[in-house]
Amino acid sequence: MNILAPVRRDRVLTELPQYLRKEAALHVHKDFHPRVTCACQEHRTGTVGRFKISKVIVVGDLSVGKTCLINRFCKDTFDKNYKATIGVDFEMERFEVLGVPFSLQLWDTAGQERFKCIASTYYRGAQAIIIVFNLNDVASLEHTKQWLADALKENDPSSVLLFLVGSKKDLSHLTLAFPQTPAQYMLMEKDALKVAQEMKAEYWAVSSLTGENVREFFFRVTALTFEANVLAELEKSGSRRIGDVIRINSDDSNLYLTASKKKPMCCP
Ligand SMILES: Nc1nc2c(ncn2[C@@H]2O[C@H](COP(=O)(O)OP(=O)(O)OP(=O)(O)O)[C@@H](O)[C@H]2O)c(=O)[nH]1
Ligand SMILES: [Mg+2]
Repeated sequence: MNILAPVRRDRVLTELPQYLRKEAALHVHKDFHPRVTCACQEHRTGTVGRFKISKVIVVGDLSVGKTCLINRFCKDTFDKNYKATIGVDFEMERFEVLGVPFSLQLWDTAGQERFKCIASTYYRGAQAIIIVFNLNDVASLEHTKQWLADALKENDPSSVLLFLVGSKKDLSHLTLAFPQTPAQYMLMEKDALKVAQEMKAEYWAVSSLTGENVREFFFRVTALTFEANVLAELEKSGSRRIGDVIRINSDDSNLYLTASKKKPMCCP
């Protein structure tokens, strides 16, 4: 008996959502890896789609907007009052990707120093790490490297997907109330793109207040995590061939190359 309610219609992904900035994308392919598409069509996704839940951790300085980001996506709410996260919190989100059920566990961690030690005990086993900084606070961008280093101590750097997210994009528009000029914003974004490239992370800029890019960003996280999981499953089950590429956060100009030379419609 299936006790789970059907996946919400707005959580169904039939195509690969695209990156925000080409120069800081995990990969720039238009479609899912052909082997992934094929495995989904043939219901050969192994544990993905059955009981597997992928863990995503969200880290970054206090008050950069981690909780608001998760709440905007999961609950479509926004709270203008700051309530510090104590330790950790998590939300479950269920998706359907290429017809396959896929669940993400989004771990919202505390940025405050005094709770960091509790929060870091939950870093282990992440498939994706989202490092958030405030687009209007250069110090929070500088601190992202330390957040990443701490998160990677508990995870396998070669397989985890990284996302660098600039928050509070709405504050960077030029109005009387806002602190940044467009030139300052562009400078900040330039620095952030550089940091993202150094980390081999995909860069996003979002606003949880307006909702700008929030859904697009989480769909991209979901899709890339799903894709990496299915490729790993195929690898594990031995159905992949030597020469296929599975690391999608590496220098991947040849990604999909081997696959595209194979039969276009389906895999062996
Ligand atoms: N204008 C604007 N304010 C935001 C945005 N996102 C968050 N905020 C505000 O920033 C403050 C902190 O947001 P939180 O989401 O609680 O920050 P956090 O990163 O979870 O903080 P910790 O839990 O202490 O680590 C709150 O007052 C939010 O209303 C945004 O996109 N735009
Ligand atoms: Mg929080």
